Amino acid sequence: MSKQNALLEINDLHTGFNIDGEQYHAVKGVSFNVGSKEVVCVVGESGCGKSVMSLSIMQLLPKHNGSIDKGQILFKGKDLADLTESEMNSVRGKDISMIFQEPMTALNPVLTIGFQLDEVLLNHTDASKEQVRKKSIQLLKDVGISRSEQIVHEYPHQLSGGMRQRVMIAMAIACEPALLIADEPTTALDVTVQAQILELIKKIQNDKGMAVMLITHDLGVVAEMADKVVVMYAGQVVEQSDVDRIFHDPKHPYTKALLGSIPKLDEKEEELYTIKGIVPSLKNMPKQGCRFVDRCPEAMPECKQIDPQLGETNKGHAVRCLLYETSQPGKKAEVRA
Ligand SMILES: Nc1ncnc2c1ncn2[C@@H]1O[C@H](COP(=O)(O)OP(=O)(O)OP(=O)(O)O)[C@@H](O)[C@H]1O
Repeated sequence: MSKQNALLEINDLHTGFNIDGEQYHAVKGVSFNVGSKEVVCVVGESGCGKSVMSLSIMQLLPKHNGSIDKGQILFKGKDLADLTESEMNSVRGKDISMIFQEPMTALNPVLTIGFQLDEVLLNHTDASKEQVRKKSIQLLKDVGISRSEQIVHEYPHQLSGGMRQRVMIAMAIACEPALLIADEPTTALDVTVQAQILELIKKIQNDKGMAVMLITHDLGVVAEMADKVVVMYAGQVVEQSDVDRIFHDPKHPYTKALLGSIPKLDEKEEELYTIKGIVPSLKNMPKQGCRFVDRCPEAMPECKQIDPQLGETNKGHAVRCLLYETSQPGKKAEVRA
């Protein structure tokens, strides 16, 4: 995959957890880039390692059992793992911001919205308290909160879920970061509010020229938002490409299955395809071979023995599947062209 203009470059990332004295990798050899101003959607079912990957980028893994064991996370060419805690503190919020699924967990319930928004600006700029408050009110207006002069005096519980997410977005963009990581930002919201929040993220991304890494399990969101798509399964990237090719020419059986499980308007409910089985837990991950093998409708006997490698089938389109490895017997002819 092209590394030109990569703002964020993840190389062979391995993030592990110590569980009962043994190290298990929730992210195992993940590599991909996010270019400046690019929207990259990371998709996969629950438990595929999407959140662990974003916490690795932010260096926010649980200290008691989580660690980056291998690989690089280069932001503007610098490995974030090499930064001290105080250097990383200045990156968070200023260069890279993150918004989460449930804003209530990220907002402090006993502090006013204004106080929390001011804090972000005070931490990362030299502006005075008065200048900061003015900016906070403007930021709330920018994210579509009309009564922002009053809202700064209110507490998180006084706002609706959608409003709280708007506040989180205001905090995340306060210092105009180059990269916004949004981890399932709309999952906890009802459908109409979801659409408004996504539209807001898209608008801000456009206006500010920010890159966005959007984590979701919703392919409808991907179609709406993505330039590039990274499909993750059980801690690994199984396919990545631009959004058109993922939707019109998916290669990996997992990607095809995810696409097959999107409800269509003309389809009866009982016809809706679901992927059988579940993502294996860390302790139950296959020790060798393809991690999707037990759920794969196209599995071959060798899939249980050989670890598939992520390889390009066409320029800019990479797949981790023996069906597409030219040295393997079950390879698909069309991708060798
Ligand atoms: N602190 C932890 N200790 C042990 N295992 C963990 C920890 N955090 C996550 N895991 C495991 O790592 C794997 C990946 O989890 P992760 O939360 O990244 O998945 P996800 O794709 O983001 O799912 P979701 O969409 O539900 O957030 C899972 O098997 C999960 O149980």
